[in-house]
Amino acid sequence: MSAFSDPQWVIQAQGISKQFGDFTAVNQIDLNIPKGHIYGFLGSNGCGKSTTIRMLTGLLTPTTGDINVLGLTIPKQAEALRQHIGYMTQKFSLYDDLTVKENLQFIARIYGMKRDLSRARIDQLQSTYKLSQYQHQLTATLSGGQRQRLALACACLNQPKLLFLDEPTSAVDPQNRRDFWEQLFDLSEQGTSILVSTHYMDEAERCHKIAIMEKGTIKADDTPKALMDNINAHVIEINASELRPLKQALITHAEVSSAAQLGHRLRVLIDKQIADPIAWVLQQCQQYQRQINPQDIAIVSANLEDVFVSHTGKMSTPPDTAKA
Ligand SMILES: Nc1ncnc2c1ncn2[C@@H]1O[C@H](COP(=O)(O)OP(=O)(O)OP(=O)(O)O)[C@@H](O)[C@H]1O
Repeated sequence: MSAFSDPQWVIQAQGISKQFGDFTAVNQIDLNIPKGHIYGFLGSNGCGKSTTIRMLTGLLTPTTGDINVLGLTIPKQAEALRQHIGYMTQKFSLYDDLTVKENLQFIARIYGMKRDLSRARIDQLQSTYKLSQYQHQLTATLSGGQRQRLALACACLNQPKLLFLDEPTSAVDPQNRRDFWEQLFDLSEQGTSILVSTHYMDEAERCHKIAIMEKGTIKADDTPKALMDNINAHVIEINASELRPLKQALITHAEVSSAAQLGHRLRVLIDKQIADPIAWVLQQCQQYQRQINPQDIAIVSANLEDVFVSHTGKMSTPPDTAKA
């Protein structure tokens, strides 16, 4: 059996790129996504997440590279793949002038489902996604959370083996995001593999595995825990007043890859080559005639934001929205 038809992987891709004119949106990506996982693409706006997902679903033809999804060669066998996948985009792609039930009936017709089967499935989905009471309501009048649940129900109608979710929580509040993730874990437990793109750190941390993307490339991929445990930087926090000038001073050093203010603390990523990062920071502070007490500096555990910054040199999304 060739590696490309190994059933342990739901997605395998080698060297996929996408060129739009002179612009390279995706650049030589390799992917091996195991069956049964919730796998995340974490990256900032425009890094190529949607383009990659669209190539994997067969909606977009790659400029270079080979793709195998659920044992099918993509885009050649994209039509056959469509029966086995669900795809939900950040815009939810719903018909506003149809009711909740009519949206689901429309998708069922596209899949060519028999009337009895589709009736039972739609009832089941409306119940699972708490839509029964809104079934006769026009989709245009639904709240963001209700629209999201309907979009997920539509994506799950054909009981897909693999779900593609492209920034599915961008338009909803924190409670709806939390509920949505509960639904994803339910689906995962029932055997559905899921590929989800996000720029929220807390969502990425829920995934079994993630790929950190930047400018069309994958900078790192592993479990969130392994990425945090193996971060290639010391993470230190400094508790002090007047942190702005200190930040400006520290960030000029090549050894400092990031300095971010969090209230009264400054969180700094320092090159792993520095043997004693606390002594190093104190020494720098002395040079700037800043008195910092050693007890106000601590080495702390890395979080996923630190990992992301260490690989990309930037925040994926402003911290206030990341905590939503
Ligand atoms: N059809 C297209 N023609 C030209 N450029 C495109 C096209 N589709 C995408 N791009 C560009 O490719 C880059 C990657 O876009 P993509 O939508 O994949 O990013 P993303 O990571 O999904 O971002 P977002 O989080 O904003 O959706 C962007 O710079 C985008 O402008």
